[in-house]
Amino acid sequence: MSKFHAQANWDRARRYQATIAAKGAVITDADYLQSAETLLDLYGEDIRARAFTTQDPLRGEQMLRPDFTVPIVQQHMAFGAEPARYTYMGKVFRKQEVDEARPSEFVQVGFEVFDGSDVAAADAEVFATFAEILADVPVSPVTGDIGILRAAVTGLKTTEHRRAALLRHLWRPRRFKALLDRFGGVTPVPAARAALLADADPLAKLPAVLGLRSESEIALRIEALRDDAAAEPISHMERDLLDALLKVRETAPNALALLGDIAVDLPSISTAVDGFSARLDALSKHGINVEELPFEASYGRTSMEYYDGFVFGFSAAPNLNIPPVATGGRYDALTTVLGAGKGVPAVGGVIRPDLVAIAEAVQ
Ligand SMILES: N[C@@H](Cc1c[nH]c[nH+]1)C(=O)O
Repeated sequence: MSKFHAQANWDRARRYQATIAAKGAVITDADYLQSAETLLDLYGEDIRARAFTTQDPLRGEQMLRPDFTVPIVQQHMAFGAEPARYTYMGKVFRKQEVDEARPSEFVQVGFEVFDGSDVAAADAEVFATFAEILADVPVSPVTGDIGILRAAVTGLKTTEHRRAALLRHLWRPRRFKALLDRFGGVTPVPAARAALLADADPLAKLPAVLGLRSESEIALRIEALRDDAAAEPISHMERDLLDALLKVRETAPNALALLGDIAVDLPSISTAVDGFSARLDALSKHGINVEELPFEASYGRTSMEYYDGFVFGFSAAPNLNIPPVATGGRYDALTTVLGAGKGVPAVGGVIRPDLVAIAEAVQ
């Protein structure tokens, strides 16, 4: 990046941060080097593969921060008091494997809100802050809610093992669908596995050295697979409901109506749908035109795996082929993990000045 661009980028970043700070956020920072051993798994598969890691003789495996949210949650849970609002600005680092044009290090300006007094209001506050910064930029918002998806899976009438597997794969839509088809009996158990499970003594047939798994681990796994093979398939009705839910892609009020209908047959999502409704009210109070606001139930299923509620993004025209210029979401459970069991409702987002500049240039 040329020096001119770099300077313009940082100027822009400072302006955005000033807007966020004016809303009462305290300026904070995070170290470049973070412990990969304790933190990397919290991001999920995509970032785990894309973090730059290195070895420190004293501190063990380190990584260049792939984002700020995780280190800031860690700081807040160790030292902060609620409620708290933070803003930060700096580079994050992620390997690029697909598109050479995308940088492996880029500036983010972020806003994180740790405040459980009114989660709908906090969601709306964060979204509205980025909407305000982007008011004159040609981008369109999209919203979603990972909490509704999680509640749907958690409510399925099936084994704990299957619900856990589906939740783990929520982030990989294709694998999720394949699992759901298998658990629904739509796709048969692979022939080799069926034969293995039918065998009275499957361990006797396996080669002695099977990589890293011990014999007892393999025995346990086979038992789990046998239990699974014996479980009732997930019903057609539940799979249809889940399909219908994942397809919801409407303006927010229409999405709310559809989700309300689905909740009649899938009551486990009711509380989350009520939360969605409360959020729309809170967004309205912040001057957001919710009548036109897009909601996609599947939105956010490929990004940071710590999201568990509201998710949002602001995207430039598709022909620009750039990632969303701003993204964010709620990550309540992450605070519990990093707070040694004591969590606090939290939501936040980031904006990338380099991408806003690209989006603006086409105006
Ligand atoms: N850290 C996220 C954005 C975010 C901030 N707060 C919540 N989400 C990212 O880099 O994509």
